[in-house]
Amino acid sequence: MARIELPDLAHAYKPNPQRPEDYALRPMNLTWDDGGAYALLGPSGCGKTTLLNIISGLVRPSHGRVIFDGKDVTDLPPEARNIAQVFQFPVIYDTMTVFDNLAFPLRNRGWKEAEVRKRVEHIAAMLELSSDLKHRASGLAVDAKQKISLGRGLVRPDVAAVLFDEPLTVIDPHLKWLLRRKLKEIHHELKLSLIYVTHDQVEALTFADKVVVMTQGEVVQTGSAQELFEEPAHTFVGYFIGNPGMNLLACPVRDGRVYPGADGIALPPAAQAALAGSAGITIGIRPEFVECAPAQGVDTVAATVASVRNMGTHFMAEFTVGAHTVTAKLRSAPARAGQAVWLRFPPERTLYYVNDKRVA
Ligand SMILES: Nc1ncnc2c1ncn2[C@@H]1O[C@H](COP(=O)(O)OP(=O)(O)OP(=O)(O)O)[C@@H](O)[C@H]1O
Repeated sequence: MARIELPDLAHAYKPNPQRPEDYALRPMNLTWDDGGAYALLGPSGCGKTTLLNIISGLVRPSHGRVIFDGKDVTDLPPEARNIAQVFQFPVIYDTMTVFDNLAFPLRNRGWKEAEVRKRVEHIAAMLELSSDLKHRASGLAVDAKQKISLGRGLVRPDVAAVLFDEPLTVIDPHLKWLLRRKLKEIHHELKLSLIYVTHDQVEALTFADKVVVMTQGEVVQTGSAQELFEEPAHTFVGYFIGNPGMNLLACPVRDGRVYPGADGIALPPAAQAALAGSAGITIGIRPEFVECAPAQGVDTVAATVASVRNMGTHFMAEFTVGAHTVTAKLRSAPARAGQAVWLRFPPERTLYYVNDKRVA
């Protein structure tokens, strides 16, 4: 296993990049700790596969270095980097048995047959493939084949890291859920460094200890599920993570108060200091933390109920506040559509953003 550092990394596929949009990866400094379980999360086209391929050596970065345990591997080809990679679709030998497929990476490196058997049986048991070991891979369903691909990725204990590029795409939803949990267990048992690429927040948050969130070629936050939920560092993290995402209200500021509608809320000193002459700021509040107040009070804002849906475990309500729509997940029904109410954004749950970056 290795600690992976990517100092001053950037990548443009086209020569002579000039504008930020010319880069598939904008300048970043990243470190992946030895033995960590990471997810790389972001929408399609944000640069996840490019970043993964730079680590494995399939793509050479146009700027910056790739360092494994202090050693510069930027110019080494994939086969010299000691990385295992699992792709979206199974990459296996159809004519071989499941056992031979799993054994292949070990035999290739000259392992003794008794050791090969022990390790293959161990990995097969973890992936619930033991009863298939003697079967030819060609006769198996696509999800069993993808489990073999996962097994081939995990079988070598000496790899610097195992990289997964949306590996559960071909797996049916129920098995997907089981395998995701299985991969987490396997990580705890094998202590391999894993990097798991996905555009699915549930997949990322259930698998990883740390999630690296990307958008438009940039890493906007690295954190635990809780940190990304409670303290999004960037507006993108706020609305991409969560169901529904964070309410983001671009509001004017006057005399130390921020105005989502007619009523102002006191702006915390750190947010005031970060304004730097700007007359506006974005309020970020998760639907889970919006409160419907029984009466007007300090820092409440006037709102109108736009819609209420009973979701069984909670009520999903939409309110109109000035020109904004505010979504709230509430325990009890907040009156009926069209009625006037008061909303409260608890100060300890309300975040502030300037130019998409969190300032308070
Ligand atoms: N070989 C290539 N040549 C030129 N541009 C590329 C190449 N590969 C990717 N790109 C561009 O780089 C950007 C990032 O692509 P990348 O595949 O890394 O994103 P991604 O987040 O993995 O997306 P997806 O989930 O759709 O695979 C995109 O704009 C893409 O069009």
